[in-house]
Amino acid sequence: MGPISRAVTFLCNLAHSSSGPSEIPPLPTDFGPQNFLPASTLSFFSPVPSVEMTSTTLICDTQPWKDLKAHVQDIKKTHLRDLMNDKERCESMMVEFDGMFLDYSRQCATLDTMDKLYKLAEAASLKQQINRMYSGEHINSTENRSVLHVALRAPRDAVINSDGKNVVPDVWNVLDKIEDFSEKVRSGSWIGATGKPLKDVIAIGIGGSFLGPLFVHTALQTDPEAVEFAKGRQLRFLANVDPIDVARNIAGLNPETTLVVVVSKTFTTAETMLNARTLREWISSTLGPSAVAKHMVAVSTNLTLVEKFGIDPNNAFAFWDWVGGRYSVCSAVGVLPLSLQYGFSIVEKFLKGASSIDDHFRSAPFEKNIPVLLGLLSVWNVSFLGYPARAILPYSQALEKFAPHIQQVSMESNGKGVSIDGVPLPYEAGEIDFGEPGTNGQHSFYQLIHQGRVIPCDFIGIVKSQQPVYLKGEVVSNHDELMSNFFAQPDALAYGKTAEQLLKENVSQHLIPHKTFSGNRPSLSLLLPSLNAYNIGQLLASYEHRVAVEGFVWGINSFDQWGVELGKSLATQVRKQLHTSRTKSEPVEGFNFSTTKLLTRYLQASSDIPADPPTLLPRI
Ligand SMILES: O=P(O)(O)OC[C@H]1O[C@H](O)[C@H](O)[C@@H](O)[C@@H]1O
Repeated sequence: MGPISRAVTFLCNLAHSSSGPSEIPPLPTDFGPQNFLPASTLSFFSPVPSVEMTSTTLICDTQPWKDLKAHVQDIKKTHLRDLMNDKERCESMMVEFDGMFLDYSRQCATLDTMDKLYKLAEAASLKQQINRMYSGEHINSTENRSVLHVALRAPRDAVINSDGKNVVPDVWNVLDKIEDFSEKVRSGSWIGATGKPLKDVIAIGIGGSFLGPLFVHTALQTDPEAVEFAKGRQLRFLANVDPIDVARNIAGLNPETTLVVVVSKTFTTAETMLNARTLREWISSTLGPSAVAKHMVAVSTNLTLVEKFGIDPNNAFAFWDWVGGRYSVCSAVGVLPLSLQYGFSIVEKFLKGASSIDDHFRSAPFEKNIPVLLGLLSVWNVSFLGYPARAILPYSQALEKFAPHIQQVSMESNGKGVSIDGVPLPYEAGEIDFGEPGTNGQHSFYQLIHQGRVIPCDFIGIVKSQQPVYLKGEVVSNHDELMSNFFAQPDALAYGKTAEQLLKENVSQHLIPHKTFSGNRPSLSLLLPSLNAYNIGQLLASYEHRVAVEGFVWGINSFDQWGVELGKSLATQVRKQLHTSRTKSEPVEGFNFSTTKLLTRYLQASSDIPADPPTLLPRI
């Protein structure tokens, strides 16, 4: 589609927009320092190169995009085997910040590629877009909201404005309230309805109200400092509406010693609310309805609905509509359950780690900026080299929930088909994220990565294990054994193995095609000094900002998620049908042939379930 037809589409979209011209997205502008202090950051707002694009231009129409397209042919002529011999190139593809070390020399890219990517960033007004985010502009234009998760971990004295109001004091009011409440629970001064201390916590929530906190919890669970603070306590997560998940969560727990935290930005999510009603029943059927006051608290932006549910707003922890669900782990969404488990001081370190990357992202030049480099390289791999997926491979079992979290951060953010102005994209945006800790993944899906499809890989390694094991007589420590693989795999992918090498090894002729590795498969290596709360915060923020960089370059809105709505509304129709069919034996109606058949079969095969059964909770 050419620029004229795109402009026409854009105008048509505006004409069909229900609320009229007020929805016209603002034109990109430059933003001054007035909205964000302290002064140490002012250099970031220095004048930036002129904006090349208008609001309706797509990035693929710019010269830097076209140059990169043409450049693909140059790169196709290279092989990582040769590129890796260029020491100077490799050295300039290594970046360090605050203990984090990024080596992207195994990307199918030259220094020329990087220059072209920086020009692309300029054409996409990347710096201005980052400024707009930190300045509290409503860059989430389809929901008319600021995007300020950086404010959640800003120091107490920072000033970050949203709609003319500094939001940092509000952030810290909630953090102080969490510190106070979690200390009361942990010290036993806040007790349950029968006078017992609350040592177990079930956090109910799904999506962004679950995945981030689960990732951080899983990572902290084996950190010696955090373990010390968590002694005698349990934190569990109830996400799925599947009653099996309820059973797993309450198994072995006593409502008398359990605190339930209901986490939902909207407080309307069907799964979370049904799970919340289920655990309310679990508590009140044993301890009486008044026990809810001591055993249930909430985290939400919707305090009215919290109160309506029966949770005292004094026992609710707020956050704000400028925090996207998948970016909310640094709000009370993550901070409350994690502080209950590990104490606020540990969680504060996590926030500080994230904040350090926030400063770096905001102020470092692009060539030294870890999230920017990660984001630009992803755009290069997806939009130019045509690799639609990315494998996230932490060589750390403690990071086993990192890939699932990043799946939501990345795929819900950038899984879009239109530009921020509603113009259909003539290029692919977003990527398929998946991953498993190494070495487990090596024994599962790496075959495809080595000899099948090309999948750019993120190798994440930790210098010092928090739980070292040394066995006398072994060649290396257990962590060195793990890390041997972390260092070996990227080279195996980059270099491969040629037929000539195999011939020298006397491999039989007929096996040569099967044992040949083409190599030239891109990866990057990220090395963290350790995996304490601070490092976990750094890792999280690096990936959050990387995803934003990709979205800014692709020209999409990375902060809405309309794609999740359709399935939800269809489920409402099915829910209604299941109710009427079960209670009034009415036939299935209003669905297509396939769904009618499936629903009818489901209802018939479970017709022994009474129409109005008594309350039943899992017994496990
Ligand atoms: O926190 P809640 O309002 O309950 O929302 C939970 C989740 O709901 C939806 O699935 C959204 O797509 C997610 O972004 C969100 O995290």
